[in-house]
Amino acid sequence: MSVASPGPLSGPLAISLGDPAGIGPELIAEAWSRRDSERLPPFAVIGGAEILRAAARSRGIELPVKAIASLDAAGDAFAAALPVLDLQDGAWSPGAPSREGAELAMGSLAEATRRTVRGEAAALVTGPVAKARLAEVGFDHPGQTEYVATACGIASGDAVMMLAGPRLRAVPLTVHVALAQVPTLLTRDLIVRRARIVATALQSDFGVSRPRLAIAGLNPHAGEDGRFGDEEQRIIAPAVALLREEGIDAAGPFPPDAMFTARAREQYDAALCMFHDQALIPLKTLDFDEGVNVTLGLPLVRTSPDHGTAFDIAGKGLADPGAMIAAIRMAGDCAARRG
Ligand SMILES: NC(=O)c1ccc[n+]([C@@H]2O[C@H](COP(=O)([O-])OP(=O)(O)OC[C@H]3O[C@@H](n4cnc5c(N)ncnc54)[C@H](O)[C@@H]3O)[C@@H](O)[C@H]2O)c1
Ligand SMILES: N[C@H](C(=O)O)[C@H](O)COP(=O)(O)O
Repeated sequence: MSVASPGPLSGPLAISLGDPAGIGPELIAEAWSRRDSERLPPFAVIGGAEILRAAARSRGIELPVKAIASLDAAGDAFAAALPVLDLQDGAWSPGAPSREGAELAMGSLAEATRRTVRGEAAALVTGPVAKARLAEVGFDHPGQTEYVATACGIASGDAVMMLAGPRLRAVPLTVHVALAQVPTLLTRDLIVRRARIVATALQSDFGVSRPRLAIAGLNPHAGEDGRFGDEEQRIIAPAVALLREEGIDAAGPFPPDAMFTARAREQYDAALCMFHDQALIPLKTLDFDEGVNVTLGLPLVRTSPDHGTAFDIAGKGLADPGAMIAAIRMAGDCAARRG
């Protein structure tokens, strides 16, 4: 596998705060405090200056914050202070999600996305939000992936979620839907359309010159010749054949239980999985503390840590900052590769 190196970045990254009652703010503060040792690109947070200061204190970090009026000012401020584009803070309490906090998270996401779409930021990093809490305040999307796609003018079906860590890249081809719906949603066209997006993004954003895609089966033993389900024969194998005709290096359908071993992972650059947990269980088992959720197929680069709001540990100094740091680093690297 040949991998191209990233070049210089065009501007700061914009980071949305995430739910203020979750671990997002403290991990953003932690990432800023490690900016030199982790060699992170400059970033600015959209809103929540007081929340960030308090979240930092909960981890024993004294966080200098620089209020900025535009993202242009972030680069100069970043070495000495965390640049924060001022929005109101509102009331918040770690571990206790509230309506007000969800509104702040939604406002921060909207503003960070808007500014990145306008080209004021080199890439977008989204802090973790709780989808159910956001829905209560009018957020009408299954997740941030679909929200950002819509803001970019892209059909949400053409925004592809990939979870990426040092040991595995995994793509759930169906995402936030009930398991019972999965067989009704899987079609040859869906697999082909999303696989094309993955192959293109692995080249443009990850520098993989000839991406190798491993396509999972849906059923035990990939259907065992139709004995345990026929989606492999009717849908998945024809999709793989079509992709290969187009010159995409796709293989499968593979028995899902054996395709994530260390030996199997050497054979591909991304695993395309039929449903959310088929992709995210191996990814989070192997790479939870370095896993990044990256949206492929957008005109902008968007990443997020693989974990959620973790309300159970917010404000206790227990949250591992690795995935947030990896999300910031990956956003910078992908944006720099696009140039
Ligand atoms: N990036 C995102 O926006 C994102 C990702 C996943 C889940 N979510 C949302 O987060 C909410 C909670 O989801 P969940 O409970 O399924 O997942 P979660 O990742 O928030 O928590 C799962 C478990 O992992 C632990 N954990 C999470 N991050 C950790 C870290 N950095 N260090 C140490 N331990 C950590 C938590 O304490 C918890 O025990 C849901 O509402 C979901 O929608 C958001
Ligand atoms: N399934 C994702 C994960 O566990 O990482 C997560 O829920 C985030 O989804 P959005 O980025 O679409 O909000």
